[in-house]
Amino acid sequence: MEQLPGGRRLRLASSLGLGQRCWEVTLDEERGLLAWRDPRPPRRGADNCFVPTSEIIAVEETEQNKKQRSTGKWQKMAKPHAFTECRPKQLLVYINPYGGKRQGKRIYEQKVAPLFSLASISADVVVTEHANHAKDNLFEVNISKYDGVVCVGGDGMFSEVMHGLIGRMQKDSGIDQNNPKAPLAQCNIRIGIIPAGSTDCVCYSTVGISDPVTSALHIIIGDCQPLDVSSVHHNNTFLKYAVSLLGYGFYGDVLKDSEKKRWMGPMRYDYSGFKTFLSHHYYEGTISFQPAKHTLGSPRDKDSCRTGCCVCKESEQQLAEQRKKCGFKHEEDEDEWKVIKGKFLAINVVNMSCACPRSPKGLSPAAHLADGTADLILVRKCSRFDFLRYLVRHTNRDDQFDFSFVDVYRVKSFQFTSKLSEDNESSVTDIGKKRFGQFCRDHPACCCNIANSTWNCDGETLDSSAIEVRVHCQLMKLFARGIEENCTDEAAYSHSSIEQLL
Ligand SMILES: Nc1ncnc2c1ncn2[C@@H]1O[C@H](COP(=O)(O)OP(=O)(O)OP(=O)(O)O)[C@@H](O)[C@H]1O
Ligand SMILES: CCCCCCCCCCCCC/C=C/[C@@H](O)[C@H](CO)NC(=O)CCCCC
Ligand SMILES: [Ca+2]
Repeated sequence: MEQLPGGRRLRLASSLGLGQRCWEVTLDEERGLLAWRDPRPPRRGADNCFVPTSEIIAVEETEQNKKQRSTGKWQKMAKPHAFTECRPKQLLVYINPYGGKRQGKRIYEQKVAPLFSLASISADVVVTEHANHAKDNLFEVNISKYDGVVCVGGDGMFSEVMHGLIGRMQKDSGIDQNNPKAPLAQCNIRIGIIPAGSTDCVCYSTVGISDPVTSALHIIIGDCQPLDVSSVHHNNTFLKYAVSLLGYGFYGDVLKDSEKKRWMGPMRYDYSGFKTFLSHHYYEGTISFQPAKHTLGSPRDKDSCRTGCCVCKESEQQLAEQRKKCGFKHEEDEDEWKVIKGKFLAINVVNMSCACPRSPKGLSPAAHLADGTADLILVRKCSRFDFLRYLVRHTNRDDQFDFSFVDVYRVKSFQFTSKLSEDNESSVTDIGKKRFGQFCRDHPACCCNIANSTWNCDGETLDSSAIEVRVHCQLMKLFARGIEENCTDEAAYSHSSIEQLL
């Protein structure tokens, strides 16, 4: 035991042989750090490493020849979860064997299961047999048995698990999801995402990398990242929840076309993206939204949402105060609505940055994970060349909002009606208009567009073009901690697909 300068703190010190080198190891209980360093006089760039004890996943004794010893002075930890209280012990795992490059099962078995077993976590594993298997199953299982749910797959698989958990929570609390104004019950069981999909936007935007081992470690350590969720309704009917992108126009059309090309795997988005870009359709409609007033941030901020984000913390406090004051009742009904009519190439509503390997800073780089707001991005009708300039800025550091045809707003609720459905409502028998709509759909080179687009809701197509959206602050939680400050974007940019193309 060693006395530190200042005489107050005590720490345990020992030496550890690692390979040919002998390291000095210290356990600083007060700061919660296990540190090891080369005891020889310090050289430039000498290794000096530490790990917070809260992030140690397992302790085992091995001999120098790496064989495990079952008896002796040191024993395997009696309480493997002794480091922190918030670590999961029992998990429910859903694997989509067909997501992305169809590697989900292999990724889980080879990279994740061994780490869970090392950390003494038991897992009940369900390999899904059809779409909605995981979602339906979550309404039936004894959920109280588990400390978390893990999905192995892409954004679509995450969405299924999220719908299962949030839906189950509302059902158990007697809340009607069809009521767009109903305050929803928070979902406290955390979801872990092992990325094995085509875009993996939710994982990338909440962890900073799309890597199964990193995600498995966040689950084991028991990290917790609250997440905003938007509810989407049409005529008092619940349609979907969204956490990443709700996109009409460009991203809706890319998705619709890409669904026919699922056999292409992740490449389908490049194919359909290019095809949709060439078609250059714009859509007319009316947007109404309530600007977010409670939050400190703005979509044009230079700083992004990072681990321990103070903008999100502030929103959490406001949420708690609001709940104290008026229970679960929403206050925003009295707030003003802003209305915009126009012709748009893309209408994107994003709850988070939507960063992914294709776009390392995402659709809205300053969006926050848990501030109770979404960023509404309006890309008005412009030339093909200008739209290309806009898209290319998603892949580099230039500001994608610095265009005269792009507007961005931070909102807490949003509504959209297409011109076509407005016109149809006022004159349902106007067959000429419907015919013209058909004509233009059949001639993609014709940019004057009368037909509707469809909404892309976290990678799934919605049936209705008229929607009503409301952001629910921190409705759910992930096994993640947000993107860490010292995570440089350099690696991500050097891998961005567009940079390889140019
Ligand atoms: N066994 C299964 N057979 C067919 N479809 C499935 C099965 N399990 C899940 N699904 C569905 O597959 C859809 C896509 O899966 P997933 O999100 O994992 O991959 P992806 O679409 O390639 O990736 P991303 O969503 O990141 O673009 C999900 O919406 C899910 O509902
Ligand atoms: C000419 C070169 C221009 C290159 C432009 C690249 C811009 C990439 C932006 C990517 C934004 C992804 C937003 C995430 C959406 C997910 O919820 C959804 C489900 O996984 N993915 C898609 O809809 C898949 C959407 C894929 C779009 C390409
Ligand atoms: Ca948000």
